[in-house]
Amino acid sequence: MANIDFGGTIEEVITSEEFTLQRAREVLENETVAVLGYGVQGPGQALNMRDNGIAVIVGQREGTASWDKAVADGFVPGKTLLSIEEAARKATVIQYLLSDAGQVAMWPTIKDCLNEGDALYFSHGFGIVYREQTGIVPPENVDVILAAPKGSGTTVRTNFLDGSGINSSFAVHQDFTGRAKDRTLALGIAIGSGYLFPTTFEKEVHSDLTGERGVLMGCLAGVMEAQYNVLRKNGHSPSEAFNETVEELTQSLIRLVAQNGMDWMYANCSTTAQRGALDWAPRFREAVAPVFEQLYESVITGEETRRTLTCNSAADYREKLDAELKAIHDSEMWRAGAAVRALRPENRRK
Ligand SMILES: NC(=O)c1ccc[n+]([C@@H]2O[C@H](COP(=O)([O-])OP(=O)(O)OC[C@H]3O[C@@H](n4cnc5c(N)ncnc54)[C@H](O)[C@@H]3O)[C@@H](O)[C@H]2O)c1
Ligand SMILES: CC(C)(O)[C@@H](O)C(=O)O
Ligand SMILES: [Mg+2]
Ligand SMILES: [Mg+2]
Repeated sequence: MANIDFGGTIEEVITSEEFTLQRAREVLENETVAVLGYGVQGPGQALNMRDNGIAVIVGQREGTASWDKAVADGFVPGKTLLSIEEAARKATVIQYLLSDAGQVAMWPTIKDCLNEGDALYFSHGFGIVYREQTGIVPPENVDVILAAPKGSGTTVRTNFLDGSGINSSFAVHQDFTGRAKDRTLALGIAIGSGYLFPTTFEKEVHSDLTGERGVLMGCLAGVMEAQYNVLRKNGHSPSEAFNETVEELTQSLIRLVAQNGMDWMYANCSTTAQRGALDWAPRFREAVAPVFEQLYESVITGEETRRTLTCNSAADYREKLDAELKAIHDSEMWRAGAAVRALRPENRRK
């Protein structure tokens, strides 16, 4: 454990130097880790663990695109790629990485596959915390643990391949074996975390649902669209509106924020931009603060999880979701974006 000063609050984190990959391998030496679900997190975590020398099998529905992807990634049907139930039966650690709605649908089957001393691992607090909606109540004779990468499964893999990592939170909900924390940290390191920070299942799900609906995805998409629309309404070309809203952010300014913080980004812009942005930031903060309050409330009351389960459990959820994403893809703004991206020198050369 390293004690780190996060802006004046001392918090503990575990880095891959402190809990080494060697130690993770020792902790997991006699375990069979089954990754159930090969959607977005499944491949990232399974492939990183396999490359890190952990015995990994995958459980996935046959005849799906995800099954084919697992085969293409080198998992062998009948050996390291099995049905969800078979993989769960073989496992001593079940990484429950079906979609959150899929976890609810498969729970009666998975529950029957748990043996005394197994570990049930989640990358989200959803199933356990909102148990009144999900029905996921594990038996008392298993460990219930969490490692939640704070990024897309796609980045879990690409960061691992380029030698960096993803920060993950970790938590123990139930420690039956007395080894739950060691197992959690070992899995957290084995999936490619740069460092792990402690949380609880409650705090994880409340912050994660807020973050993705807020700044990380929902708010980001909403504010970009609002600014783009104002520029277009006032006669700016699609190319100018897109550059001034998205391309400059992703190609220049957010990189400066990532590198060295917000003041560094400000410091690398004109004094004209600095003055204006410093004046407008509080106005935006005050304008959106009530929306964030509503969002957090909606998370806490279970409204967000209820809606997620209702929508994502419907037989036609995939078609409906695809149609919503296609509408974004086909909008003027994001068609302009495709043209702008194609004009990047590195893409022009292709
Ligand atoms: N997507 C991410 O990058 C990310 C990041 C952090 C945490 N998480 C969490 O990790 C878990 C997995 O998320 P994901 O985005 O990888 O999932 P996903 O939506 O990609 O789905 C994963 C798999 O679930 C299977 N599935 C869905 N419904 C099923 C059902 N009824 N029966 C059997 N299989 C079914 C699908 O075939 C798919 O392969 C979730 O708890 C999620 O909240 C995801
Ligand atoms: C990648 C995210 C948004 O951080 C994750 O929370 C998810 O649900 O996909
Ligand atoms: Mg999430
Ligand atoms: Mg998240």
